[in-house]
Amino acid sequence: MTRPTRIKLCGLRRSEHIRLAAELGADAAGLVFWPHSSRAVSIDQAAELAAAAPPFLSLTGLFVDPTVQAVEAVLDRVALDCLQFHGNESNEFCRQFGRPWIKGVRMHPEAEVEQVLTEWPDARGLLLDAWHPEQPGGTGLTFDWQRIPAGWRERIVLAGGLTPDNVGAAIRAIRPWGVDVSGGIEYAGQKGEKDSALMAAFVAAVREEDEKHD
Ligand SMILES: O=C(O)c1ccccc1N[C@@H]1O[C@H](COP(=O)(O)O)[C@@H](O)[C@H]1O
Repeated sequence: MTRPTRIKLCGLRRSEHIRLAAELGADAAGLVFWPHSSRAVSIDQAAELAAAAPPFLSLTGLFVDPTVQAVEAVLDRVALDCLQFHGNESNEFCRQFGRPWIKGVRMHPEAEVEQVLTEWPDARGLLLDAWHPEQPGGTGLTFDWQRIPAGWRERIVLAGGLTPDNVGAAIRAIRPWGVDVSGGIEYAGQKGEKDSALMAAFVAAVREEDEKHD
């Protein structure tokens, strides 16, 4: 049997969606702490969401160029299992909190990908997202998956514009360790509003593709 593709559903803001993510068999749920996102949650909201999380669902906190104090304020109140840094944070910055962390990497069209991926040696994994000149992530855009070097694919969480319709092709193309989605599980035109049916369809599409590789 081949390994299952790990799944992170990001930008959850309702307790029922945290429980649904676990019931569907997702591995991780992402909470956004970047205040400029329409998916952002306050520390109070996040503490409530964490209280709704069943065992073994990995709660991941997403930050974009936060201060140390901002991360610590969240960690004091919210039982996060993993941190996700999605800005210009260095390896040294990310590692100082003593928690497992992943680094969001935006795939600039001119980046020397193989070189860029070596910049965060202590990350548990690298989450690759589409590059946008004005937004740090969560844009709903895809990028050319073939730019991901073959030798790195086991460490990669693929993100950027994934949906129930294209995630199977993405898995087939590069067999990443995991996949991550936000906009692709939201109601059309309603950024931040998760659709339970799309959450279920996304997880089902990943599992359907996985079964083809057994
Ligand atoms: O979701 C956000 O608001 C966000 C803001 C700033 C940086 C990253 C953000 N989200 C991350 O981007 C991926 C891809 O999003 P999408 O599926 O293309 O909408 C998302 O899963 C988060 O990890």
